[in-house]
Amino acid sequence: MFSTDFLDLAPLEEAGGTVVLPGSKSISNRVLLLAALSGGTTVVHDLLDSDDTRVMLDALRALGCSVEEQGGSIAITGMAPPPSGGRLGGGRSDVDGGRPHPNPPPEGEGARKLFLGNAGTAMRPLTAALALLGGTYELSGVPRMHERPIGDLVDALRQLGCRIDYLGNEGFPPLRIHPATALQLDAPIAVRGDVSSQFLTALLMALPLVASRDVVIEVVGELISRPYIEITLNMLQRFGIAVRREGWQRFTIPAGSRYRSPGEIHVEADASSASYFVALGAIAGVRQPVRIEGVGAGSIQGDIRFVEAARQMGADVASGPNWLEVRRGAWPLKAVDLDCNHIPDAAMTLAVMALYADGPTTLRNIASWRVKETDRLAAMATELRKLGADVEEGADFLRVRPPRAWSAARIHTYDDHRMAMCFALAAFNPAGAHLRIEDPKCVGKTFPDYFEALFSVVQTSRPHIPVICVDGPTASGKGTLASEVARRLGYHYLDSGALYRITGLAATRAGLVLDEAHEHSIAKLAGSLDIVFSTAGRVLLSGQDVTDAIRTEEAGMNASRVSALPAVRTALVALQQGFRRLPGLVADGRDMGTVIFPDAQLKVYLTASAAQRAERRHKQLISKGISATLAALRADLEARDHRDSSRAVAPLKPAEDALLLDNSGQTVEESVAQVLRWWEEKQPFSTK
Ligand SMILES: O=C(O)C1=C[C@@H](OP(=O)(O)O)[C@@H](O)[C@H](O)C1
Ligand SMILES: C=C(OP(=O)(O)O)C(=O)O
Repeated sequence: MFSTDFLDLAPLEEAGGTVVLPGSKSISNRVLLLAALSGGTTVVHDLLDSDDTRVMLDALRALGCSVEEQGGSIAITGMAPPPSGGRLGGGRSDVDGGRPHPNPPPEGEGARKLFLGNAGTAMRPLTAALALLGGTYELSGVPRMHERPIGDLVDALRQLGCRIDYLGNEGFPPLRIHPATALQLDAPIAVRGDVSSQFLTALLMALPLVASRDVVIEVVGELISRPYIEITLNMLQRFGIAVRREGWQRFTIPAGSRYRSPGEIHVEADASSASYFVALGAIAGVRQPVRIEGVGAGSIQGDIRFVEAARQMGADVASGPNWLEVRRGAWPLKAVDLDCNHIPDAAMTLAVMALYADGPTTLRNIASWRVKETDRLAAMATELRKLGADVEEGADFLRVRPPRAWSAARIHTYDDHRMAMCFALAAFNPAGAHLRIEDPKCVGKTFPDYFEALFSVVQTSRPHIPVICVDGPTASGKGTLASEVARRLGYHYLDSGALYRITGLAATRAGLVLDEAHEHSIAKLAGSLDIVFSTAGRVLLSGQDVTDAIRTEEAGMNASRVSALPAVRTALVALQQGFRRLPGLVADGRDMGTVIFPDAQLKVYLTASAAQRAERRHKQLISKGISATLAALRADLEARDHRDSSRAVAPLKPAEDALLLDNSGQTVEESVAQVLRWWEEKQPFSTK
């Protein structure tokens, strides 16, 4: 996941390749709760691992479920039924025993507190289940969760006899749930369906716990987001509950319904997450298709119908039971006018596809967007306008006219995963306008590795991929500076010096003397090195950890020797240039800006006085318990400077267009801030 403050997207050109998508949020959180309510153990395969499922899992653990990892799957052991049913009965005459036992706090203690982040699929269903199960609970979430309505669900539960208080604003979390006194199950339970379908879902999943008789739910008002009710009914079926449905108005949970774990269950990949890659294929699958694995034509998720909308816009989509393959069909895309009530989440992706259409696109019947992770109608309109689109925002619709002239834009994401995910698709704009996605980690709600997945299937020409070079003499602090700049920007990091150190090490281990006579053998070896820079900061050579072996003084000297051999340098050029990958690269070394990446967007030449550098190296060695004298270190440094700057090939010198940074008097943070400032000054959206 990218945890940077922002992620800059270079102009992208094409897409193609395969993505395997993470599990469905809607299915995952339903399965977790149903497994918890079922008793016995349910092994869940391909569960989504994200913020929304994590808050559900944490809540279930707090309620007494056991959650165990089993070879990549999760085993949930549901809350055991109480021995007599008496503890939870609490005066409810019509409730039988044998129901799950949520391990409520002992009498007299405060409420059990559950934090549910911004997960509607946790907050709403847990409210209903806990209100029926007994115990005192406080359910809260992030500030936005406290602005997302829950009043219609609380009203429905209160009709039943549940006791729920609002701890903040009426109609919104946080909530305090008390044990119900007596449940009224004889009259139909009315619930509004026009704000969120999750209220009906919550009742459907909770009421089987108390269905000592037929329990009827009646939906008041037009039910929105209906396909999510189909997911609920499907999951209930898998856990042994056969709900009778009359249209979308009336649902009956048969008397005697009781949860039964299916033992094992697979979560299909998320169809809403698939929408970004379907759109990607439609926009940029020019030479190859984008193949999506994990979800396909047979999906039980309503958002699979995004495929129909994408086809109407021109996407060429082939599908199988568990996969989709998408290519560009019509181009520009065709403008559409669609009712999107059945695909509220995926419809956001259509709004970004509309930027590439041949006319205005209208998305209708999406009022629920206003009460999701943010007011998505307002947010979408604001951010699309930044790119140059002409947008009309209605109470329940959005009309998008594609930009006549695209502008570079910083996209604010409102802590809404879908804003980040769908706006990334604007990076294919024909004007090559740059895009900054703010707070990219918000994708953690449902798809933590979204950007990694995206970068694995998009292509652009090398010169578009940003590179920052940090060159300079030994012990100037290049590595510390460059790796920190890379971390802040979410870019890859190339420690080119390490490549020479590795070559020196490999050659010595192969018994080669590091001199001109062996230049070609060493070069051959250098060209075939199997090197991995692990994200944990380790360096692997043919699978063996050489991080420490290449950091000795001797390895440094050997690196300097092999780096003076022209054939070795040539052999390493392609290898180094191969590190230029999306979203960008920070490379440190001695000839990054002069030879390897002459077209780098920013070149920094880092220096410090020989005295300063010798002092830093001295401290470094002492801290590792290696004894050294300052004078000897300084003499070595100066000898190395001389050798590096006087060698015939790629001598150490600043590139003509490099910015000089003398960090003698600076802290690391100061020099990092300086480089980030220079970088920011080069960005097209720095003044917006
Ligand atoms: O039940 C579900 O899993 C969901 C229902 C939908 O919400 P609404 O019913 O509030 O539209 C959807 O937007 C949400 O992401 C997931
Ligand atoms: C609306 C969404 O989430 P939630 O499940 O929190 O309602 C969403 O994922 O787009």
